[in-house]
Amino acid sequence: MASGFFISFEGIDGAGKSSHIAPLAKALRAQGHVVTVTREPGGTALAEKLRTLLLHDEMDALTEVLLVFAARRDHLRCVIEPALARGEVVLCDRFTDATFAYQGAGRGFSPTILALLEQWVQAQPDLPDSTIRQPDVTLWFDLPPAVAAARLVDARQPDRFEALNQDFFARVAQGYADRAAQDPHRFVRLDAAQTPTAVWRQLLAALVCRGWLDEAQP
Ligand SMILES: Nc1ncnc2c1ncn2[C@@H]1O[C@H](COP(=O)(O)OP(=O)(O)O)[C@@H](O)[C@H]1O
Ligand SMILES: Cc1cn([C@H]2C[C@H](O)[C@@H](COP(=O)(O)OP(=O)(O)O)O2)c(=O)[nH]c1=O
Repeated sequence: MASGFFISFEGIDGAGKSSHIAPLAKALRAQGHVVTVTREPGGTALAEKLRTLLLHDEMDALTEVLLVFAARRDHLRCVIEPALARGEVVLCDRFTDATFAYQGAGRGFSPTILALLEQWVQAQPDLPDSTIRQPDVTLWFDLPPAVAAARLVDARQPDRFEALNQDFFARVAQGYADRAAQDPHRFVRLDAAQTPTAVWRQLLAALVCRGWLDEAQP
């Protein structure tokens, strides 16, 4: 059985993450991997309830942070860790980098407290001392906020985050850039301003060079 790996998809709203998850799952399955596709906030019955609250109910930044990490804890315990233990590939639409970008950089919430919660919630007794569960690779769809906003105009009804202004998304984009600079081996920056086909090629190249996919792809 192939050993499991964990890939997260990150970027501001409208960067093109969701459009690439199903095609990547299909490509991986075609090459024999068992794939779990999931998302944050969400991924379990409890975490999906918290997602609905987070996306639609007004609350302060601390409440938002606590709900996001509560959802993550349940998701890790019930879905992500069991799938990795079975040797599956986990594709997750957002993970903790989104919390540093949205609640940290976007809302101005303390990165020190976020880092503490990250250590606490993602602690892994099975991993070596002080190692926490993180994605093996984070595909970062990097796109200027103005381009993302233009893409979303006709695409869907905005949720509580998508309705925020360009200044907020400029801070979130910077938050992702800072997080990527802190962990350059985990982050793969994709130029998400390119055509969908060109973005897909960048994404495939990142997996092929890690030996997770064979070269031959449609
Ligand atoms: N490379 C691209 N160029 C132009 N439009 C795109 C591209 N990637 C995605 N889109 C469109 O932009 C919108 C947002 O894409 P989506 O995948 O839902 O983004 P996200 O999941 O990051 O919010 C959708 O209408 C999608 O069809
Ligand atoms: C995971 C996570 C998401 N979010 C926000 C970012 C998004 O605006 C929203 C939902 O993410 P997403 O699933 O990308 O929304 P959609 O399906 O509409 O594309 O939640 C946070 O603020 N913090 C987090 O930790």
